[in-house]
Amino acid sequence: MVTVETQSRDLQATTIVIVGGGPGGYEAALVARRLGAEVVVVERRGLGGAAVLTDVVPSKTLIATADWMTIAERASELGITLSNGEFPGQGGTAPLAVDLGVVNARVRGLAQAQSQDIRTRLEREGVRVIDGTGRVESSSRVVVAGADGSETAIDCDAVLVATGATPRELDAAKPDGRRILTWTQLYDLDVLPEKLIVVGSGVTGAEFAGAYNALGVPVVLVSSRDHVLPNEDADAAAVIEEVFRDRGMELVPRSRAVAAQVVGEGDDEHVEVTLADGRVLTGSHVLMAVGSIPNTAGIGLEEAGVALSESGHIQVDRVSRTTVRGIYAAGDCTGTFPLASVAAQQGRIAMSHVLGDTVVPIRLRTVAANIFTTPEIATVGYSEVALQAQKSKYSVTMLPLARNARAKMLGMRHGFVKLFFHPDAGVVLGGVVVAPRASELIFPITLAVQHRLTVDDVAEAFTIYPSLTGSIGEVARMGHHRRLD
Ligand SMILES: Cc1cc2nc3c(=O)[nH]c(=O)nc-3n(C[C@H](O)[C@H](O)[C@H](O)COP(=O)(O)OP(=O)(O)OC[C@H]3O[C@@H](n4cnc5c(N)ncnc54)[C@H](O)[C@@H]3O)c2cc1C
Ligand SMILES: NC(=O)c1ccc[n+]([C@@H]2O[C@H](COP(=O)([O-])OP(=O)(O)OC[C@H]3O[C@@H](n4cnc5c(N)ncnc54)[C@H](O)[C@@H]3O)[C@@H](O)[C@H]2O)c1
Repeated sequence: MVTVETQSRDLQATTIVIVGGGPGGYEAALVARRLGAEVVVVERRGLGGAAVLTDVVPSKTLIATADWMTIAERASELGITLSNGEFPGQGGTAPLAVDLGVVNARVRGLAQAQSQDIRTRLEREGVRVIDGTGRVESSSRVVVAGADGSETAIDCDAVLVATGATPRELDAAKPDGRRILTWTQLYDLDVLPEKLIVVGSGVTGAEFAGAYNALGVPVVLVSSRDHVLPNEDADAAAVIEEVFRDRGMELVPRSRAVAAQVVGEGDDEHVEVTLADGRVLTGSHVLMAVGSIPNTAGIGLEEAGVALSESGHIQVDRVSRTTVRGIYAAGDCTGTFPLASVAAQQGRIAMSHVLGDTVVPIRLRTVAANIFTTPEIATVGYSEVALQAQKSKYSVTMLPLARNARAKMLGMRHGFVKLFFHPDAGVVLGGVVVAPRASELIFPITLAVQHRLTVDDVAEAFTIYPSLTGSIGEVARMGHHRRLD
């Protein structure tokens, strides 16, 4: 039997039901409360969503350990030894080791704590959180199935769908959670894999391949394309590929995995990954990082008239409206730009729109993103591929970090700063930073792109000497001189 609830405690208030408690959902809930709405968040797994429980937070926590391992490898070069005089790290007489059980316990603990913090914050702000699976009947009703089999219908004035996405699986490589894994299952490992095969060299595959390699695991990275990170800045991807090779990673380009299976028994148990050309790779574990599918099936969307794309993503406009009045969508389920920051922004915009606040439609041109490899790749604004595709006039300046005094002091070898700008007006159109902590270094370029500053504006600003951001000033000065040529 379906119990029907009319939600409004304040009969004047608009009631919003948000399905999905990830960044798209919970950020929207906070804005909607501030704008005076009654808000219900329906979440089937845990607040914070995949972002907090399986994707962003756990992967970046794991990568924090990998980063420290990479730094430790440089110790001997900077004159640091163990107290017994031995060198720590790769190539030393006493290589450092990682206890994956401890690492993963920390990862899981941090994710759970963050999820709990978000729940506490939402409840403190007066958001009602319901544990269960939501189904959208219309813009005015969502039905929630509880774990106990109960069904509760919630009447409302508008719905936000922020249901995220799930790892894509290949039929012949079904994850078993033991040796054939999706990234959501990696955090249950207590012991480092003896040899990890990573299938897929997009952002997820590259991040995990790099991290496990730094933790001391032999890694084989299977890439369907010529190079790793095929959708990223080509110079940046080339740096990562070089670093991966230098660190002994085995790269298998132009290869598609068609199957993965566990073979052997006892000590001999391992995985075999079959490639489309018949080659078979062997390892102790395989991580399938072959993309995601949106969580949009079987939750009433099509019946309610919400248009989905062929890939199953919800079609939305720049203020997060779907094709049904009163039903909005945000985040990975829309396929707009699968980043936590974009999901949150889409959710906030949806609430501003439905509740009559000032609305600025989302501007994807200014999105900043970061790939947490070592070194990191941070990008903002137009990419070179996008500028070429739209036949824009643009100039490029690029400066390797190896020339930067601070980088030399820190023992950095790889990385660069690159700016795209309009050759006549000098306006900064985009930028790429490849460096350790590029995620922190990109912000001055983000400000330049957001506020349409010119290379001259950037060049005139003081930078600290010595600093890595000094290279951003320098590459802007190169842009200034390029314009005078
Ligand atoms: C390995 C990995 C690392 C990443 N790292 C980064 C990063 O560093 N930075 C970054 O910006 N982005 C990163 N991303 C992308 C980021 O995780 C997503 O863009 C973000 O999670 C999208 O947020 P969301 O709210 O749309 O969905 P999610 O975070 O997926 O949340 C959706 C929630 O909806 C719930 N749900 C689904 N269906 C229902 C239903 N019917 N009823 C109730 N609840 C439901 C789910 O349980 C889930 O909790 C990463 C992605 C991956 C895979
Ligand atoms: N740091 C971050 O912000 C971060 C981290 C991870 C993911 N993300 C987001 O998630 C999005 C998706 O990234 P992703 O890497 O999970 O997915 P993706 O779809 O971008 O990459 C998957 C890759 O796997 C390849 N592939 C598919 N099937 C294959 C097969 N059978 N054999 C070999 N290769 C195969 C695809 O060609 C593709 O290159 C990114 O665009 C990004 O926005 C962000």
